[in-house]
Amino acid sequence: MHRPAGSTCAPIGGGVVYAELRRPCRVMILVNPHSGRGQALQLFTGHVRDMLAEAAVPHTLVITEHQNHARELVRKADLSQWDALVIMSGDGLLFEVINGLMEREDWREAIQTPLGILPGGSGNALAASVHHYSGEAEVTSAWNEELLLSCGFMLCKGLVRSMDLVSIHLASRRRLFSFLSLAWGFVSDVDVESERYRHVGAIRFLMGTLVRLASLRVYQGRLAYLPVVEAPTPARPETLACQGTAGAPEDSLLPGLDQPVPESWTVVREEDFVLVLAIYQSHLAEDLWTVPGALADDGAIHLFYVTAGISRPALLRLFLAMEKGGHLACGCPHLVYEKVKALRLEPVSPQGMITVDGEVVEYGPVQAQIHPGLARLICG
Ligand SMILES: Nc1ncnc2c1ncn2[C@@H]1O[C@H](COP(=O)(O)OP(=O)(O)OP(=O)(O)O)[C@@H](O)[C@H]1O
Repeated sequence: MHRPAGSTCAPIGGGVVYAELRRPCRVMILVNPHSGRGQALQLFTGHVRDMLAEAAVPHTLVITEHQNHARELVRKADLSQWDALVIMSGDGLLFEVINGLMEREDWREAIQTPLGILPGGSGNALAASVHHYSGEAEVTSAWNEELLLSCGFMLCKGLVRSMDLVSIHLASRRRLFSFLSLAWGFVSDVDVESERYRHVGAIRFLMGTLVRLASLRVYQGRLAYLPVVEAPTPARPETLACQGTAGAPEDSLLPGLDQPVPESWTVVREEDFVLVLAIYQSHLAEDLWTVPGALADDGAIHLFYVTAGISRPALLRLFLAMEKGGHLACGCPHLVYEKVKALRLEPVSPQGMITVDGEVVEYGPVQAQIHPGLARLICG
C-alpha cells in the first residue's frame, strides 16, 4: 500500500491493515457553501473546526466558487503539500475531486491521496456509508449533526483504508471515475427531480419518491453484466480510447461499446425496467441502506434492477424497507440483486436520465468496470 510521507501503517482490529495520517497532518478542506441547505460553512465552523484544532489537524479551508472549481484545483495542485483532501459538501463535490485527480498525468500517485468526507449535502451517501463501516449505531438526528460529528471524529483519528472506484464509459467516449453509483430510471429521476426540495434535507428523496410513484414509468433497455463469480478474463480485443482522463487504468474487462459483450457475461432477458442501480457503497443516501454487507473496498459493483410490472405499493414498500436494509427480504419477485465486476446498460427509451454519483451524465449506452482499491478513504 502506498503511504504518503510521514504516515504509518498498522494492523488495527480484525487484522485489517490501515494507514494512519501523520501528526500533525496537512489537510485541504473543500467546502461547497451552496451544498445541502446552504449551511455547509456554518456547520463546519460550528461543529468541526474546534475538533480538528484539538486533534492537531491543521487545515486550509477552500470555499468553492463555482462548479468544477474543485476539479480544476486538484488537477493542478502540488499534492506533496497535502496529507489529505477533505470534502465538506454532498457527494457531487467528491465526484469532481476524484475526477480531477484522475485527469492528472501522475494520476496513479494522485489518487492515493487520502480522501475524507464531511456531510454538507442533502444526500450524503458516502458520509452515511463511512459512518456505517465504522460500526457505530445508525444516526437519528433530524439535522444530522450526529453524522457530521462522527465524520469529523474519523478525520481526527486519521485512519485510512482503500476504496474501490468504478470506471465509466459513455457513448461519447468520455470516461469518468465513480465512487458511489450509476443509476437509470426511477432512482435517477427521483434524485434529479427532488433537487427542488433540497431545503428539506434528506427527506427530499422520500418526497421525490412519492411524486415519481404517482407517474411511475417503464424504461426500455438492455442490461448485461459480468458476475463476480467469474474469474476476471481479459476479454477486450483492443484498448478503449476515451476522453476526460489522461490515460489509465486500463479497463481490461470491457469491450468497446460498439462490440457485443463477451460470452462470459450474463445478458438480462427482460428489457422493461423500472430502475437499474449499480452501487458500490453501503448507502445511497443517509436513510437508504441499499447494500447490507457492502464495504468501500469489497471489489464489487452491487447491481440492483427492478423489472416492469411491480405495483406502486410494492415499490414504495421496497424503498421504505431500504431504510433499515430490509428490501432484499421483502420477497419482491421484480427486484434482482447481483454482485458484478462490470456491466453494460443500453437504454432504448428515447428519453431518460442517467446519473453517476448523483450527477447527470449524457443519456445513452454506458458501461462500467470496478477497479478494486484504487483510491484511499479516511474512515473509522
Ligand atoms: N460555489 C459553488 N457554486 C455552485 N456550484 C458549486 C459550487 N461549489 C460546487 N458546486 C457544484 O455543486 C454541485 C453539487 O454539489 P454537491 O453534490 O457536493 O452538493 P449537494 O448537491 O448539495 O449535495 P446533495 O446531492 O447531497 O444534495 C457539484 O456539481 C459541484 O460542482
